[in-house]
Amino acid sequence: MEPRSSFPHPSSRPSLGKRHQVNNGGDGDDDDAHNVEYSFAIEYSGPPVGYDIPRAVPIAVDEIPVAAPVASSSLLKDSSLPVIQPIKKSTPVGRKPSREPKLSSESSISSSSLTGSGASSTGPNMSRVVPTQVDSNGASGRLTGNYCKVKSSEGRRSSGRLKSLDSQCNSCESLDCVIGVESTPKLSGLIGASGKLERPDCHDNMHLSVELPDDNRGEADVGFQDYMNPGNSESTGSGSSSHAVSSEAFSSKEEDLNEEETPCHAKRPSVVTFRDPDPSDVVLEESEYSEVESNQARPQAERPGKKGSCYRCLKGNRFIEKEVCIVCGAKYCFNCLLRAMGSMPEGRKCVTCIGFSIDDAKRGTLGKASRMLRRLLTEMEVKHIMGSEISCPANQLPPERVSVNGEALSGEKLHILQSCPNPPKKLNPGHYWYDRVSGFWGKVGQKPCQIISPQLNVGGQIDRKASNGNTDILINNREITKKELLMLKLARVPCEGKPHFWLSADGSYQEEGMKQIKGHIWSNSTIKLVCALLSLPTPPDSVDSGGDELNGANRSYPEHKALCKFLLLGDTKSGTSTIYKQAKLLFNVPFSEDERQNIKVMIQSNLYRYIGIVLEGREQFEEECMIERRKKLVIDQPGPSGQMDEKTLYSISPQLKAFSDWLLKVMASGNLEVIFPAATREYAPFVEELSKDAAFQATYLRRNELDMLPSVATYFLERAVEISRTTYEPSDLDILYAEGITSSHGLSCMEFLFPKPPHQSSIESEYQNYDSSLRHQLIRVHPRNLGENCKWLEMFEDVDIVLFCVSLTDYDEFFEDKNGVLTNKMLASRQLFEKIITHPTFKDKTFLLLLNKFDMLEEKLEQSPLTKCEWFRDFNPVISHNYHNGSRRNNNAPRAQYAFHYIALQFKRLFNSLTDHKLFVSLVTGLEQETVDEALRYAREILNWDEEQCNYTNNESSYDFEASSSS
Ligand SMILES: Nc1nc2c(ncn2[C@@H]2O[C@H](COP(=O)(O)OP(=O)(O)OP(=O)(O)O)[C@@H](O)[C@H]2O)c(=O)[nH]1
Ligand SMILES: [Mg+2]
Repeated sequence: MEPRSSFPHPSSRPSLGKRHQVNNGGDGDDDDAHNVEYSFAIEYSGPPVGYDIPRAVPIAVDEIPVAAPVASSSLLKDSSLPVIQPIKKSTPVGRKPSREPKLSSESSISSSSLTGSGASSTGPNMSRVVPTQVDSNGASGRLTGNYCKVKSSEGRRSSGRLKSLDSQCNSCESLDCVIGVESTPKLSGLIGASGKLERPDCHDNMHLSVELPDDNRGEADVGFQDYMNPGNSESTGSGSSSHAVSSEAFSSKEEDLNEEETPCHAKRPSVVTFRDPDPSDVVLEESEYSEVESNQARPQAERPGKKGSCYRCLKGNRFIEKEVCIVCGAKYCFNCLLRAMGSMPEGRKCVTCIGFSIDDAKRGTLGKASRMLRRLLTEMEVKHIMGSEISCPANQLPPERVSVNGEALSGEKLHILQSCPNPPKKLNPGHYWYDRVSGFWGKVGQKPCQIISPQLNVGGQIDRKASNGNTDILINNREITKKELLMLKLARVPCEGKPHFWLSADGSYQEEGMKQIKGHIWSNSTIKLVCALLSLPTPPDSVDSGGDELNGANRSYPEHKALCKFLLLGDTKSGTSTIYKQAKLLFNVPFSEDERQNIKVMIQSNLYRYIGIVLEGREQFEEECMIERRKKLVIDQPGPSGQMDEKTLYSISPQLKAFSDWLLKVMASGNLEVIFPAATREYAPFVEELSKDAAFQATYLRRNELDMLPSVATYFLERAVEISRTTYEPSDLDILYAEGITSSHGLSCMEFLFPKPPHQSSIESEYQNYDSSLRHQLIRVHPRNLGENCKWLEMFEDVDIVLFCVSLTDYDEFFEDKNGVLTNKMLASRQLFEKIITHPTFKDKTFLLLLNKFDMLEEKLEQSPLTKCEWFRDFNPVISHNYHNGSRRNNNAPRAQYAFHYIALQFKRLFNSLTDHKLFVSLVTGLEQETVDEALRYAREILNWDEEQCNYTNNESSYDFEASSSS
C-alpha cells in the first residue's frame, strides 16, 4: 500500500532528508539494523484542526535519484564523473558503530549492490543511495595510521595504507561501474566497506569504496563476485565485520577530494594523513581474527614520506636507525616504534599487520632483535617479544606452501625437515628438490644451495631435471648443472663418458652398477675453495677442516645477508696477493692455526732462499775478486813464482762453505720447500753464524746487484736470526711482506664485512647497519689458473665487480718468454686486461683498475722515463720546477701523479673502446693499508651507485606504471 502521508519519528526528522533508513541515535548497544524506526501515516479521522497540518508529499518513485550502470568504456571517456564502487553494508553482530565517519553530506555514496539488511537491492540496474554510516560498522578495527597497501592480486582487504586496490583499474574495465548520481565531492574520508579508507588510485579523487568482505574467504569470494556482478546483489548476505574502528582515525586531505582542485585523472596520488591511533579505535576479536586474517593478503607498506624517513612521523633520513615491520616492511623511528607496533604480541609488526603472515624475505630475521629494540625495551621484554615472534602461529611457515620433489609438505613433514640436525637455511614457501642420499638440497630449477641432513623422509622421488642440469651426468639420478661438473672436474673426478654416480652423504662416490668406491670428493682440500667460488655447498661438518686457502670464506656471517663478490685479478707480480693479504688484515679475517703454520714455514723457506741468493752472490763476488787478483798478480809478478792469497773479502769458513754448498744444491734441485720445517732446527745456527760473517755482510751490502733478490728480502734478511728460530711466530707485517702465501693454488677466497664507520653523533646507525648488511667476498685468482684463453673465467660469472691490478712500475720491466723474446711487462698486463674485459663471461661487468706500487713510481721515474714503454710514448708532462721542488718537500711526487693520471687515461680509453663502458680507477700501494681500504670501499661505492641507479630506474618505471594506470 502506498502511504499517503508520513510522519517521521521526531528524533530522526531533522536529518531524514533522503534517508531510506533511519538511525534513531538510540542507546548505544543495539544493533544498527534494530535501531531503525519507521513512522507510518494513517488517515486522520478526528475533529478539524485549526492549524496547518504538515503535509507529506507523495513520492514519485520514478523521480528518486538512482545510480545507473555505466559501461567502463564510457566511463573512461568521461572521466569527470565520480565512480562509486559497490558498497556492502556490514551488519555488525551485537555492536554499535563506535563512531560515525564525518561526512559533509549524508547521501554521498551510491552502490550498485546494496547487500546489507537495511538496504534492499532495487534490481539489477539500479543503485540506491545509502548513508555512508553503514560503513563504519564494517570497519575492521586496527587502524593506526600505518601505511600499508594490499597486494593487487589478492586485494580483498585494505589495511593501513588505504590505497585502492590495483585491481580496481582492471575491474573498472571489465565491469559495469556505477555512477553515484548524488555523489558528493567533499567527503572527509573515503571509507571502504571494511571501514578503512580507500584511496582510489586509478580514479584518483573519484570516491571509491570497494566491497571487502571480512568474514571469511568463502564469503569474501561471493562478495567479490557480487562486486563483479552488481545485478546479483540479492544473493549476498549481510557482511559482518569482525572488528570495529572509528573512522575518525583517518581523514584525507581536502585537496585530494576536491574535484575542482584535483583533476580526475591527475597523476599525483592523493595524500592521506592519519591521526594517531586511539587505543579505543582498536578492537580486536581474537577468536575470529586469526582465521580471518591469516588468509588475507599481506599488506605492503608504501613509503609515505621522503626516502629514508619514518613511516609514521615522516621525519628523519636513511641514517636514522629504524625498526622494520616484518609484514609490510614499514620502518619506524625510535620515537614512533612503540606507538606503531604496540605491545608486539606477534613480534615486530605494525598494529595493523598483526595476524598477517610475514614477509617471507624477512623470515631469516625472525627472533633476531635489533639494537634499537634492545635500547627501547628491557631485556625481558625483548626476549618475550622475540619468543612470540618465533612461536606465534601467524609467523609460521605454512607447510602446504613448501613442496619438496613435487610434493607439498604436511605439517609433520615440515617438522621433520626443520628439526633435523642440519635443516635447510632460509626455508621459504617454494618448490625445492632434495637428494635424500647425499643430502643435496636446492630450489627447483637451480643448482644445489645446501647440503642438509640426508635420509629424511620428506618429499617424493627426485626428478632427473630437478636442478635443470644439462650435462648428461647424473648424481643420484639428478642431472647435475655445469657448475657442479666443473667442481667434479677440479676435484679430479673422472667425468668422461657421461657417468652416473652414486654419491653418499660422506662424499664417497661410485659409478652406477659398480661396487667399488672410486673416491671421496670432500677429501681434496681444494674442492672446498672451488665450491666457495662456485657458490656450491660443502658438507656442514667439513666446513672448518683444512680449508687452507679458504681464508675465512666459510666464516659464518649471517646467511640472510646478501653476498657481494669482488674478483681480484692481475698479471704476475702485479701485487694481487699483497692486496689480498692486506684486505685480510684490514677486515680482521683471521688466519687459521693451520694457515699460520704454513705461513711460518713459507716465510722460513723464503728466508733460506734469500740467504741462498746472497750466498750465490758471494760466490760470484769472490770469484770476481779472485779473477781481479789473478790479473793483478800476472801484471805485478809475471812468471810461475807468483803466490796468490786465496782469501778475499767474500771468503767464508769451511763450515759455512759446506752449508752454502748444501743450500745452493737444494735450491737448484727445487726441493727447498720440501726440507722445511725440518731444516729449521738443524740449520738455524748456521744462519746466526752467517749473519755475523764479514763476507756475508759484504755481499749483503751489494744486494742491489743481485737480480734474483726481491726487494722484500731486505725486510726478512735483517731479522734472519729471529726468523730462523723454531720459536718464531710471524707478525701481521711479516705475513704481508711474505711472498707466495696465497699462490699455492693460485686461488684464494675470503668473506668479510666492511667495518662500521666511526660513530657520528647525529648520523645514527642505519648507515652502520647498511655497512654490515652486505657480506663481501674477495676472490683472488692468478692468471695462470685461468687456463688457455682464460676459459675458467666462466667460474666467476656471478662476481659483481672485477678488480684488475696493474703494477705501475712495470713500464720499464721486461720478461723473457721461452723463445727468448723480451716482452714489456706493462704491455703484457695490457694484453691480459684486454682478454679479460672482452671475455664473454664478463660482458657488461663493472671493472675497477687498481694501479699498484705507487710508492715506487716516483723513484723509478727519476731513473727511467715512462716513455720507455711504447704505449706511453707521448707522455710529456709539463712540470713546473718550483712546484716540483715544493711538492718534493711535501712528498707529493707530482711526476708520479702525472704518470698515474696518464696511465689511468690510457687504460680508460682502451676499456671504453673495447666495451663502450666506463672504467673506474683507483691508486693503490699494496703495502699501505689505507690505500687498499680506500680501493675496496670505492669498489663497494661503485656497486652502490649501480644499484641506486637501478633502483631509481625501477622506481621511475613503477611510478610511471602507476601513473599511467590511473589515466
Ligand atoms: N713497494 C711495493 N711493493 C709491493 C707493492 N705491492 C706488492 N709489492 C711487492 O711486489 C711483489 C709481488 O707482489 P705480489 O703481491 O706477490 O704479486 P702477485 O700479483 O701476487 O704476483 P704472484 O706472486 O706472481 O702471484 C712482492 O714482493 C710484494 O711485496 C706495493 O704497493 N709497493
Ligand atoms: Mg704473489
